[in-house]
Amino acid sequence: MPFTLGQRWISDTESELGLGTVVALDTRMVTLLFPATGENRLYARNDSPITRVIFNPGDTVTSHEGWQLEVVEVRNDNGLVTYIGTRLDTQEPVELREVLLDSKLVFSKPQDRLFAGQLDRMDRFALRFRARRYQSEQYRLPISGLRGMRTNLIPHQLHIAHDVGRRHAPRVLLADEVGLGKTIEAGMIIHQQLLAGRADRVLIVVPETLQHQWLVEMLRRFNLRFSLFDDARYAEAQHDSDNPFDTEQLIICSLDFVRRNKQRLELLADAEWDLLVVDEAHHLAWSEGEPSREYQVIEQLAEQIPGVLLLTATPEQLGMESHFARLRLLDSDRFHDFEQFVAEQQNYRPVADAVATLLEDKAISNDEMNALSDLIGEQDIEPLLQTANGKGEGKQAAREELIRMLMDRHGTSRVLFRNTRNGVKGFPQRVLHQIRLPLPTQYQTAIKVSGIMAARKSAEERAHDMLYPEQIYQEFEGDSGTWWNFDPRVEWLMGYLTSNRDEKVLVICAKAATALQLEQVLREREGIHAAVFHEGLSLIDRDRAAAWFASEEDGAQVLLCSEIGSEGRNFQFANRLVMFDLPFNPDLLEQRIGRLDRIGQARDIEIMVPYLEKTAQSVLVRWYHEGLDAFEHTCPTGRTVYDSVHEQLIGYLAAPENSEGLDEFIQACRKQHNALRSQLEQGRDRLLELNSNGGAKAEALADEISLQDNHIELVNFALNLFDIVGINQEDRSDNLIVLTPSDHMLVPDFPGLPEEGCTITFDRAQALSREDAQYITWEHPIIRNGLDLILSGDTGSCALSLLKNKALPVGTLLMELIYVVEAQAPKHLQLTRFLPPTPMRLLVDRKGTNLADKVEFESFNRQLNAVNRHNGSKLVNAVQQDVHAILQLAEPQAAEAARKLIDAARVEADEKLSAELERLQALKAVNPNIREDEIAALESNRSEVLASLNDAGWRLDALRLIVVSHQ
Ligand SMILES: Nc1ncnc2c1ncn2[C@@H]1O[C@H](COP(=O)(O)OP(=O)(O)OP(=O)(O)O)[C@@H](O)[C@H]1O
Repeated sequence: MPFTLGQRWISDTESELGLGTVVALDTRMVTLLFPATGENRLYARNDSPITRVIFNPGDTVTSHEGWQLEVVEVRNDNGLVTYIGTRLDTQEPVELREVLLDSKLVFSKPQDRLFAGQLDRMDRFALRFRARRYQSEQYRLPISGLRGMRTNLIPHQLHIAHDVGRRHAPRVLLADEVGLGKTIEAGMIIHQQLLAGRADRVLIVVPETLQHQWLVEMLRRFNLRFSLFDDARYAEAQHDSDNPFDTEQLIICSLDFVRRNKQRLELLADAEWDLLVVDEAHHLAWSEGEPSREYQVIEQLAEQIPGVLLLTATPEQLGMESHFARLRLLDSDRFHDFEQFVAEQQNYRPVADAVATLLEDKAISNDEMNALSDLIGEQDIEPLLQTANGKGEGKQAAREELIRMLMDRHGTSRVLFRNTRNGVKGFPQRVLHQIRLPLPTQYQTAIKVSGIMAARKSAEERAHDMLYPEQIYQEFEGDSGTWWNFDPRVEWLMGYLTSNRDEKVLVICAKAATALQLEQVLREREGIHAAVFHEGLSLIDRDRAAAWFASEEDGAQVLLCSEIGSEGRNFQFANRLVMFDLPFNPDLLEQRIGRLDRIGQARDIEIMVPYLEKTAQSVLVRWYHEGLDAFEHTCPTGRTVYDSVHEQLIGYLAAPENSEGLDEFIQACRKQHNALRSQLEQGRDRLLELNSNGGAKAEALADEISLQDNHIELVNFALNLFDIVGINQEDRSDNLIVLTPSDHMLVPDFPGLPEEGCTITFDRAQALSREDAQYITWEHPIIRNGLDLILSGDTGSCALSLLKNKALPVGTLLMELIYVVEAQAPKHLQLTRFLPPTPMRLLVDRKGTNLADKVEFESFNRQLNAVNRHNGSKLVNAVQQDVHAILQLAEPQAAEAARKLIDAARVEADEKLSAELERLQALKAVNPNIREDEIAALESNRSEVLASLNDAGWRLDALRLIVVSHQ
């Protein structure tokens, strides 16, 4: 090789050294100094793994002083090169001797890397192309964001998540019945919003007792790492930022934490969240002129934060007004008049009837057509009706379109989702066991005396007292009173527990004191160890108690819970519930049963109610069971009946010994319950149900996602990726693989892979049963980080292969060129919906003919052989001119293909976004649920998207030079 002092060369094997300079020569050896790292290397003059670096006209080079020069001419003086051209910063003509080139040179363009001899292994080139292809496919899939969670594919949940997760700043109330998976739905919505870039900052506000459960669910089911903010964490974060909430993107905190401190609330409201999630939103009480503090703080946040999800299974627990007020938090334009809201609720029947007609596979009568036209008044639906009534292909689609129009235009369907067990199916039975027990004389006396003493108390106060005779007794007896010694419920409970030793039993009572006293009695008298769970315990102790109860080995047989303590918790591994007393409110009763009656419950639920005769509890048990059927079925009418018979009910509870008219009262309640229920079933609930569970479409969605599970292309890709990143893989039985970092990792810390390694599976069922295994999908951080790692760097961007094919002359050259068409735009525009970075593959010969359509990538790749780097560099040098020529011939072809792609994306974006906008504007005329800001956002989104697509461009992302040989 002709070496001259001052020439620039690069090492083929250690490209990280940067650009080297020839600093010494003798007859056999040459010394290169690499100024960027200060290292010297000695090479043999003939046959060393180094490549001469000479740039070409059109390239931009950087001087050691940092300024850049666009090369116009290259002059060679006795083996030393000078670059002549224009300085980019000053536009002055300049000359730059190669010795003065910046030594930190990185070759990022694939063609530069090729000429610098930086050849990648063939499998890396293939991985890069596949990564590009998969990434662009993933962006286009409508189910993106819904595949990666470790959950069963339950259609009604997927339907809600799919609908809400894709909205701009969704503001909805998720009100599925207890235990149907609202937390999971919220998680899926958050996941989609984050993945699509619609949200970056998410705040979750929950009751203190549920903080850890949420933290764990978000991590184990969605790989979302939230930070829990309590007083201590807040104080710590104050050191790091003026606004401590700016220190994390995903935060969980308790409602109490938010409520307690005004200044903190201000900071929280200022922290620019995209999405607020409030669990157990029935705690937000509101009444005219007297909103609760809890309601006010959430209102303050909801005014600032664009997206809001409220979750509650019992939206009417605190009455219709509070329910209305929560809807108003979501959309104050729509929900401004309570009276009107109540009236509307009663008028959903015609809408529900119309939807039901469309769902049935029968002809639509003239009357029904007229009714439909009235309901969708502002738009000509005649053609749709004709198709819906015909026999042709579009019939089903037309019916679905009409249903969508109805749902969109009427009711609360865009803001409120509620699935019920009736609609979801597959839930076990609930069976009530009433255990009637005699009222002990001690209680009789205490109740009598208290009746005399409480003459001045209101009936309501007396009724509340009467619910808990043990407390009345205890008050009279003071600390020496030991009600548990004679209360027959205690004796019964001990008998029940000892005769069901192998069963986990959840015992709920209203007061923490009762739970604590029962714990002591069970332990001391029968040696039964029970975990206790109540609001007086620290959070850690509560979680510990729940974990002890859940543990299969050595776990507690019993969990003794107070009312509020168990809200939102998951105890579906148990199927026996003892209600030591009954709550005063039908929704609280539902919350209690909901601890066991949840997704995942495999057995029928045994509800045991031991009660004392002639007490308020004996009245309540009849009222709930005979009047409302609230034990064995969920009771949607509970709150309304309760509000209308409140006075009478209080009367019976306050004086349980007086049962005159009780039978008739209970019968009247049952009548009211039946009438209301059928009204709801035909009207509001049916409409909500139809909207919320998604029907056949939701099932199709679940099927589509499950087809992607265990996707063979994903498995192959992932294993290849791990190989190339340098992650050790060890197969275990049962579809499990153990990954550990190796000593030769592509990057020292691969994001998502713990230092000690991790176990993974591609199998959803396995992931659900083995919580310790990571569930790998296209959406898992390991895969997403892996794609980013490959595509954001040079890995695989330049390769050389041999094609052994005697049918072609030796030395035939082909170039496989991977261009990427892409648009730069802020993430929130979600341009990737229309134009994700899209690879275009060209396979070009010397004449410029593109053979890509005839020669498919994978089969071609299998025919190719590797070349070692050193020989490769020599080969590249020999054909440099040809390579330049082929690139020039390919360029206009790539440009034309890219333009076509961009034009198609622009047309698609314009059509879709204009249609969305028109639909929303049409809806606004009839359905005040549509908010003005939603329309404004869509409008500006459309114009920004189109502008960004206009600026889209393309570039060469990777190339492979292919040389034909016969050996
Ligand atoms: N798709 C699913 N796959 C697996 N488990 C699920 C799924 N959906 C829900 N679950 C489980 O069912 C239980 C109930 O779900 P979740 O806590 O989300 O219900 P919820 O509606 O929020 O209940 P509550 O009204 O009590 O707050 C939880 O244990 C949850 O992990």
